[in-house]
Amino acid sequence: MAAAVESDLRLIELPGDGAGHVEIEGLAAGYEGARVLDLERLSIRKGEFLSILGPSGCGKTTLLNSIAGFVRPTAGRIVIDGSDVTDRPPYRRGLGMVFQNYALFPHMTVAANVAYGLRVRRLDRAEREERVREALRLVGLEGYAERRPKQLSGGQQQRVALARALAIRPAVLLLDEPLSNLDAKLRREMRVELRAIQRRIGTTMIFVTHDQEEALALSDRVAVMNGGRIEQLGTPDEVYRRPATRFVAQFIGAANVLEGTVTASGELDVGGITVGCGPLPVGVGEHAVVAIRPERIRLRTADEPGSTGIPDTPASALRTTDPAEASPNTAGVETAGGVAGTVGYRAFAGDAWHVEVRLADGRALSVQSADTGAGSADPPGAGTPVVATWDPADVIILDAGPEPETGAKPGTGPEARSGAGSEAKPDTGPAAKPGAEPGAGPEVGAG
Ligand SMILES: Nc1ncnc2c1ncn2[C@@H]1O[C@H](COP(=O)(O)OP(=O)(O)OP(=O)(O)O)[C@@H](O)[C@H]1O
Repeated sequence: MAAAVESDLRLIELPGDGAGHVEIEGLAAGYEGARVLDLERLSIRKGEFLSILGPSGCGKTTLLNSIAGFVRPTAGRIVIDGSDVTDRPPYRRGLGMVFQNYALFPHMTVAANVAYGLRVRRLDRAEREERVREALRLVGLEGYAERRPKQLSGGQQQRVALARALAIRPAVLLLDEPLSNLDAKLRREMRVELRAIQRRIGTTMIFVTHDQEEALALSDRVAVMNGGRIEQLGTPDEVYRRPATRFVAQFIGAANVLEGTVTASGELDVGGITVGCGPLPVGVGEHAVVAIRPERIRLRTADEPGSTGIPDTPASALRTTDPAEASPNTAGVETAGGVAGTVGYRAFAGDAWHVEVRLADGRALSVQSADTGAGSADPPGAGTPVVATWDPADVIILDAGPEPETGAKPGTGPEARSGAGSEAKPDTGPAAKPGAEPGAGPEVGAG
């Protein structure tokens, strides 16, 4: 398919000047009186790939369906390229849509499926055939035009759905978990292809997913949603490296969250351990919350420093509150230059090891150790005494705020959850979305 992307395509003309700019203001939506969406403002640029990322039930689909016109907002406006479309029906918004379950007509050929929206729009036959041919070439399915959907793999069916949506040349394409039904390998391949197509044609894409890896890999920007609101909007790099809230830190990737009190020396006292954090934005004696990514923590065996082959950081991140009294404390047995614990378990994940380090008070640290090749040693096994260290520069300072709805309590173990996971959500099918049957949605509408 990559070759097709590189080829000289004419089908998907770039949208006209300014086409594809979406402005959302003060948007509220809900069901049976219960508000599930509350957005102050969201501006999506022309040609942008924006992912809407969040846990199940946070309102992603409601937001997408509000943009599409399937859900009627209770307040606010949606403006596409300067036109207020809030009260327009789906087929008059000039949008395309791709669903998780492909929503293809099983009795029609691939070509007929792709042409469907063009027929509804009454394009003449020659124009239809030309657009279908080129759309199929764009998604790498030339030669499949006469097949039926059931003669195609899942990935191929999803490409047909994409071709169908693109054939009408929408200024904005909405994608609702379109890769969720594909296996992990195909899903990764399709990601690359989807991004390549998007770059090639310049269509604004709004992509709903609960898979953080997918959002990071695909997007220009990611809107991280929680409880109907956007908690952070930023580039993949920003939301990962500088999460604005505890929720974002724990939902995107994994994070060991530590809460404590700021000491006179400007560090953080976490249950008797002093964590070197760099400058903290709160005063002495005040409460602060910080996060440390598992891949930023290094381990060495307690008795033989450096002997595991696992790289160690400078011994500066952690020390006892009073170095003169390097005695056991409530959080763990302190040693110079790190915090001591015992490996609870280690799990091999192909490119890395996941290690849980249990401290004396039951607190758990999640550590990720990259497998760097044939020469690299495995991390210590369960029951091994270890010392964990990290560089203060790698400590993420989070604003102390309310407990995240889905977050675990800090210091109790599974706070270093990996983020969104990648299981496919149950397939609700297009019938579960009002007006989302094939052909009824915006992808076949007159723009
Ligand atoms: N048709 C409906 N009637 C009543 N409540 C609904 C309806 N659709 C969604 N909800 C509720 O609205 C909230 C947001 O749902 P929405 O489908 O937008 O979430 P989501 O983030 O897309 O979740 P998922 O990832 O599981 O699809 C949820 O609490 C859900 O139960």
